[in-house]
Amino acid sequence: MKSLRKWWRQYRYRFVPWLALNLRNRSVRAVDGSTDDKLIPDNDVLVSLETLFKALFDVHPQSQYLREHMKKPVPDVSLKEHQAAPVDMIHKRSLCLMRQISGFCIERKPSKIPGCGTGVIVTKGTVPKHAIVAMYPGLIYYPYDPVLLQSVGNPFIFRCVDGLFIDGNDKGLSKFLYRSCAGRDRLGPFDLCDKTWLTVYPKNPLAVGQYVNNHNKDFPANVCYQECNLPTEFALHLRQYVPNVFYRTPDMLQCVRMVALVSLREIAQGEELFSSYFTMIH
Ligand SMILES: C[S@@+](CC[C@H](N)C(=O)[O-])C[C@H]1O[C@@H](n2cnc3c(N)ncnc32)[C@H](O)[C@@H]1O
Repeated sequence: MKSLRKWWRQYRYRFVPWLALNLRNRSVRAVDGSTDDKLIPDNDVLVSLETLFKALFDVHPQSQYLREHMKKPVPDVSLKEHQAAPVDMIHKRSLCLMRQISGFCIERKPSKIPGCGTGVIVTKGTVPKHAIVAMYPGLIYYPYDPVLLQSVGNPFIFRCVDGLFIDGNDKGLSKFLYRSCAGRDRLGPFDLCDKTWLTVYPKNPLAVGQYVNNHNKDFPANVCYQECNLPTEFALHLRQYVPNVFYRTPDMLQCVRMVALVSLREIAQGEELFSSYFTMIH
């Protein structure tokens, strides 16, 4: 009984409802300890994200405005931008930039596994090994936060190694709560997180990682999850591309949790991304 309990505790299951329904079909990724659950250094994750976010921001009208009015008070120009450029244009432009900066594009498409719903496919270019392919968006909950209601029938609840939950559902109550927390955490003209991942046109093209499906025998995992914290000194104007926000009002010194999906090998154009929903920590 004791060893059974120990074995159970070692599972850092990623998707709670999936685990409950698929005990027989599970497959496991084994790592040596929670700090070893990292394929690349966290700093590489942050540098890669910062490079893409900077490129996205450079074509943002707010960027030109800030350059011209560095010393004057900055009015809210993000609203004007949304009126000026349709969201599908912003999304297309983001995909082009992603192709230029990272060498590939990913998009949501029907999965290659029959009956599996939507998946994430490399639609252009080739993903190099150990690259940041996607991000897992969503509302971050502490283990003691009230998440039960949102988790009923919700396959998008991701569990971090340290027990934080991320609800990546872009519909219903989950969507309502994310939007409300995102609105709460604005700072002057700056959005401190991205809300557009809740739509079909995310302005950060990486923020579709919640649609990555679990691997099986025919489609082995080609990406894995890497959790990292966004440092508090991360540029304020680039936070509008971070697709995560806390459910509980954060204090200013709190690091936002992000989950990146890192490629395990080179992934060719047309391939679907598959992860392992289970991680075993020895
Ligand atoms: C995080 S969601 C992934 C996105 C999902 N395919 C969709 O269209 O919403 C997890 C759900 O996808 C489905 N799924 C993921 N991997 C699967 C697999 N290998 N075989 C069958 N269904 C899978 C299951 O319904 C699971 O609860």
